[in-house]
Amino acid sequence: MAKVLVGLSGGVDSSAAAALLIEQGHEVSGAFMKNWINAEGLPGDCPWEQDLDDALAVARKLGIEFRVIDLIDQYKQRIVDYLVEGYRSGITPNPDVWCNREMKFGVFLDYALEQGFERVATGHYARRRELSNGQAAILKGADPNKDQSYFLSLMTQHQVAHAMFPAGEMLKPEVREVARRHDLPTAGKKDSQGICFIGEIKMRDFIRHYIPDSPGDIVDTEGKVLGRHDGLHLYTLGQRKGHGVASPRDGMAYVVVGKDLANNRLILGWDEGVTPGLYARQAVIGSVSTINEPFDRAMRVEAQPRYRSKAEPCRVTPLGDDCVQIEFEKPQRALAAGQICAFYEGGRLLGGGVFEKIEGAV
Ligand SMILES: Nc1ncnc2c1ncn2[C@@H]1O[C@H](COP(=O)(O)OP(=O)(O)OP(=O)(O)O)[C@@H](O)[C@H]1O
Repeated sequence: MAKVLVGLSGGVDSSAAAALLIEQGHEVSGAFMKNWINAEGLPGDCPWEQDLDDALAVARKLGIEFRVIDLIDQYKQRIVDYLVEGYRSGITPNPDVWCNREMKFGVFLDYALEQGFERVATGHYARRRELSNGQAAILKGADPNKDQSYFLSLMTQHQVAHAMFPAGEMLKPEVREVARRHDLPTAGKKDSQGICFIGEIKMRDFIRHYIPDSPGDIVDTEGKVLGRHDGLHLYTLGQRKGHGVASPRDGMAYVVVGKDLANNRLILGWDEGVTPGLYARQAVIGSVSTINEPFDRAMRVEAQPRYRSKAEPCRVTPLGDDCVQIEFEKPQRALAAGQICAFYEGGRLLGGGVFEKIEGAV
């Protein structure tokens, strides 16, 4: 049995995770991380105070010790600055993945170990297993609709070794049932939306708070002007909604297929395979980290370029220390610099990295 610090977000998954750990006989404490306060006058509703109340109520109901940990400065340095810098430079950052590596299993895990805890638990839908060589591995969550292993793809062996994901062994309805069985006040709470810690604030409003609009033309792939945009940083490759250009073709939408940074032009094309720039087969992935064995030779694995996409077969070839080239068997839609690529072998998460260069456009 272990001494465990569980991250209580005020949501149902982490509440149930805490209850499960107690049932399993672990010595459990709960902690709410204060990572973000709506102190900068951001527009939108940031319900962190409600979440903190809910986390406290859950801890009381379960009869466990509860702490509030102020990580606002680290969050600003490690996540907000990365996010703003990423958007400023025109890439598509993924704060949720970095949050797990830098905050929950970074600063928060360090704190927990210092305080004498052996493990940090979260409500993530992923499964942790011990391998025969003594290492810890991550498998996809038992609920295929809820699997969150993609968000854990930049975790290191040290981090996984000290992690626990009790909710990941169950289907979502079973997790709610655990919360109900323990009469937890979060049992019926709806799932949170929006990015990690920024709560319900819309990403667009968040970005606008830091980066001024920079309007320019929207053009098609031939250069014909279709409309105006508010700033290239507000758009992502493959984006279908929000660019404001209606399609004159029945059943065929305009999507973002490129950004002409030099001329501040947003390029739209048809959402189909033949549109230049929309589909690509190869990419260079940087900042690669692996959980178990390194990518030290060419190998066949599956790569998942986005949270809600499928892991697709590809070949990985090492290029340097933390850099690999990948070649998908089939061209993939809207690969974008900054996005996270998670690597799998069957149901096991191998690691992840950041799309740096997209090549082999078709
Ligand atoms: N502010 C926080 N304080 C402590 N732990 C947190 C906090 N935010 C998230 N976590 C932990 O990280 C896990 C995943 O976070 P995410 O924001 O994806 O929540 P979720 O999947 O909606 O889960 P939940 O229902 O527990 O909120 C949570 O289950 C929780 O254990």
